[in-house]
Amino acid sequence: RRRLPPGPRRLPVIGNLHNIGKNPHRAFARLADRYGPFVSIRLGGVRAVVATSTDAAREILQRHNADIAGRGGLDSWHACGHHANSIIALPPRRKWRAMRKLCTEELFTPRRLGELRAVREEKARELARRVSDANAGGAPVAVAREVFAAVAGVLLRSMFSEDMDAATVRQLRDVVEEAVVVAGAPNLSDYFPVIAAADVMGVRRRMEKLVGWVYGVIDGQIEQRRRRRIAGEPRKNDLLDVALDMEGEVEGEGWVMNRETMRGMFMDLLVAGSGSTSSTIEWAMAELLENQKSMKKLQEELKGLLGTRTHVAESDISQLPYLQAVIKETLRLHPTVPIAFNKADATVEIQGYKIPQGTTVYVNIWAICREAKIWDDPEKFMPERFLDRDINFLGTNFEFIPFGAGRRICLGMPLAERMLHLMLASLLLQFDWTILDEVNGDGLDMTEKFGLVLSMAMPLRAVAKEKSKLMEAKIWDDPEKFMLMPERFLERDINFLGTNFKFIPFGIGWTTQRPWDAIGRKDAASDACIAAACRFD
Ligand code: HEM
Repeated sequence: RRRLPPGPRRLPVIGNLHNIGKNPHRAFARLADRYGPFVSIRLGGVRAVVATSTDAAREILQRHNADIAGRGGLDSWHACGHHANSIIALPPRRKWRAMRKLCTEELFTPRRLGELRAVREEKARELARRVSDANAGGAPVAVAREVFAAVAGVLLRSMFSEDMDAATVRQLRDVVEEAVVVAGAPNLSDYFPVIAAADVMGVRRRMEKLVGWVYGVIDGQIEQRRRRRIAGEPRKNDLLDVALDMEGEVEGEGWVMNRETMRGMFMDLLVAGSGSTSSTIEWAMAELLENQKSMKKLQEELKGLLGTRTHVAESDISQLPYLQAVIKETLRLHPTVPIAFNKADATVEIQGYKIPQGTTVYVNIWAICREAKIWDDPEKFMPERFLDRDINFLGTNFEFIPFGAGRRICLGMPLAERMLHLMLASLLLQFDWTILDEVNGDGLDMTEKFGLVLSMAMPLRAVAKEKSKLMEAKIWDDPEKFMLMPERFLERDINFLGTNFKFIPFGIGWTTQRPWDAIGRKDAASDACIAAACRFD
């Protein structure tokens, strides 16, 4: 009596390819409205089932997850043989487990995350500084681009203990932007595996260029570290050092840590981590600009807690419930990975339906997060809904799974969570944001661009007005000039002890410790330099 889930009529050869269009997450949602939480489709030669409800997600990602955690694999991911070393593409066997464990231990445990906290806070400060520079003269800021540089900076420092020059980071951004679109776009090779070798749409060829470029960057890091090790430089004890320690050792199932494995692992972390995080912050900013009440409420919360402080610390986040609600609401409305795709490694039976071995199983995260049965007014941006609701994105509340759930839950979730809160707060603490009417007409264009990451089709550009009194032009000559003018403090009797209200980098009532106590030095020149740095930073 077991049968396949219902589904739309198929056309010869193409099956239901004509049903999915440019935005598969929306097309799948329409199919679910018509046929229910499990829908059978055929995409060319590939059999698939789409799961679209909280219960359906629980069945796939929890109850039957042991049998449905395989990966169908995108043909684009085969560029440069990447699939063989990619955590995202590997089947859930020993190599995949070992690579996940290694990344978790070296990057994502609470201890490692704690050790790297200062890096994230430094990158958030740099972000504010870059926004300030980009905005010079009132020019609109391309929000996702600036955030990308900060997020990539965190990832590069965490993996390689190195910063990269601005030009490389810019190129990385362009490569990631293109790769998530090229890899995620419909590709005939995925639907007709027998002709995949011909690469008729040229997707693999395009991906080879992009993957090859990222591999080049990673190779550069590996070679540089090898040379430094030979020269006897001290260890950094980062993910790269640990991977190099394992080099050449044959692990279970015969896989070995070598240059290819390192390339695959580092590339996945860079690509999966940077695009999704920067797009989420871009969506959050767009929603806040469209919902000024929420924007105001969040800025008031920040001001209430941080007073005149110009930077946010990670330890502040737990005391900012509205900020947390804004991030959750953004992830609910705009889960940047809208569809999780797994493969059934065995035939399973779910709610009386049969899902045969080899079926691709899509979980429509985007549609589940908008299920009308669960969420009041689901299309509306309403962070308040999370204030009195004890619900998180850790993979146990199946109505809210922006990071997926089960064995393949997002590997970088603990880092993403920290970066999202810290960077959004930094953007809002120091700046008042507006959009230019002449660019945006009646409102922001919130059209989505589908790819491996669901981003804004029209990148958000907004004007950031610096809030800080420390930059007030009435008071400071050439106020934007950084550090080049510590002299301004030499001939001016002004301190930051909370009595000169035009210069209160430590707020008011700050008396416990002065910078020169910390550096053990007090003279006029060092005071002036510290004062200049405090004013700017
Ligand atoms: C807002 C930010 C992010 C979102 C919304 C997000 C979401 C997701 C989702 C939905 C999946 C698929 C889960 C599944 O297949 O069931 C995933 C997988 C993954 N994510 Fe993330 N992610 C984010 C940030 C990050 C970061 C910062 C990293 C690493 C630095 C990362 C690394 C990965 C990796 C390696 C996988 C593949 C896991 C596997 O197949 O075993 N992600 N992510």
